[in-house]
Amino acid sequence: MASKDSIVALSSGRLPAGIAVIRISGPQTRFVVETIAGSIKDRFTNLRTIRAADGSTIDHGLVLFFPGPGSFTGEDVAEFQVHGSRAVAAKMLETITGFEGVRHAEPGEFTRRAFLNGRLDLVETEALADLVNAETEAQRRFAVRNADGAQSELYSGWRRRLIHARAMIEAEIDFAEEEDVPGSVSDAVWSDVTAMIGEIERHIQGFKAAEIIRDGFEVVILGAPNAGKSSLFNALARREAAIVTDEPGTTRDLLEVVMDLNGLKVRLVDTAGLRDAAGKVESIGIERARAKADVADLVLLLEDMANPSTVRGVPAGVPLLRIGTKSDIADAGDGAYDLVISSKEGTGLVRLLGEIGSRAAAAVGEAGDVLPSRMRHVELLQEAMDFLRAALSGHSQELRAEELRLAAERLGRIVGAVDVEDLLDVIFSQFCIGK
Ligand SMILES: Nc1nc2c(ncn2[C@@H]2O[C@H](COP(=O)(O)OP(=O)(O)OP(=O)(O)O)[C@@H](O)[C@H]2O)c(=O)[nH]1
Ligand SMILES: [K+]
Ligand SMILES: [Mg+2]
Repeated sequence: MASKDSIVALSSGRLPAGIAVIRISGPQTRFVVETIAGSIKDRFTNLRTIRAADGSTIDHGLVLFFPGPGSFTGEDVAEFQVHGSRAVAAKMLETITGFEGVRHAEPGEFTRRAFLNGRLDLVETEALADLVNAETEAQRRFAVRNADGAQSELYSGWRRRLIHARAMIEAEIDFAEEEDVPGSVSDAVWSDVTAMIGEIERHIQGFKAAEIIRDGFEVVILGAPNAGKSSLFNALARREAAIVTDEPGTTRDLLEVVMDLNGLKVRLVDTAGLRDAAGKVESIGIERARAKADVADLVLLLEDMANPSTVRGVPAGVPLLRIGTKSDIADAGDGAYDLVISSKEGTGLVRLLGEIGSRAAAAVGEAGDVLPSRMRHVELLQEAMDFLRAALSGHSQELRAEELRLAAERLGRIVGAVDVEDLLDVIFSQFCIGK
């Protein structure tokens, strides 16, 4: 699919910077490059004087030219590496958009062209958005594997198996009109479909891990007022993120800090102390604390060892670490704690971070696991599974074959092998301009 327009954008980050990268894609690319930078060697780094429309020098810089279709977008693409001032970048963009048929790119438009030209499938496109936005090592590893096609290959593999299964069933339907055939072919097909349902089910279960990689492992600090929650929160955040006083009921709202623990995103949440007799504002805070703890990946339940008191409303079914606090002024006595700490003196904090880190690592599973990275994938996988189940329990071979076709179609929608026009705007809006 050839675009008429050529597009240009600043593809590097905030200016000023050492270098700015300006990228152009489309049919006018070669003409623009040769007009403003002279002749260049394809796929080589060319040091050139870059000139404005009036022939004056804009800057000296590097020019790279990638002829289509073997480029990122599948079209002719060029990149200019110039000095990273706002004035140089502005003059470059002004000069290039001054050419007929060249305009500023929309967000994600380079990647959109790459998709439309078959350079990337939809899942790889989503993974590329994740890679551009990756903040932690785990996010980077996860995104780069999928951008390389690991996830797409899984879905395409299932889809190929279903297309084969359907062909076998349809062949058997045609064959059966002539004579009675033993059901051995279809037995093999249906046992493979059964196996595939199990594989898809296990894959869907990995969505939770993918969410934790992307959104972070959520750790909620819970306990009675004055248990030392905010003091621990600040100690782990390494800054005075929450107010600490000796007054019970100091914290009323949820507070959050994001940490990077061994390459994993961890969100730590401080909450209002749980107690029954609380004022209006504090009661709302306590409600929020409980609701947050209900969906936590881990709850740290703090108890002041100098003033132990049990709290009500600790969620059941959420992994819990019982932590005795203020070990500098009290000892554990007969309290059943998993860990004992003093935020004041910093004791026990390294062990606590180690414990959180290993639980977060366990929650995201093995580094090599291929996981569904979007709710969109899970929904289509679930629909595919519904069709597979219906096919397994169906009676008419024709209907069962049709259900296999529908299941394969759902898998095709995930990677964009079948009509997905309605999805494109949503997916490409995740990108910034210049990507
Ligand atoms: N000695 C000692 N005092 C501590 C320690 N941690 C907290 N405190 C004190 O305990 C009091 C309450 O601490 P906070 O961190 O505000 O407790 P909290 O659980 O956040 O309290 P609320 O927000 O009111 O629920 C403050 O006076 C802190 O200085 C500790 O490790 N050792
Ligand atoms: K307090
Ligand atoms: Mg507090």
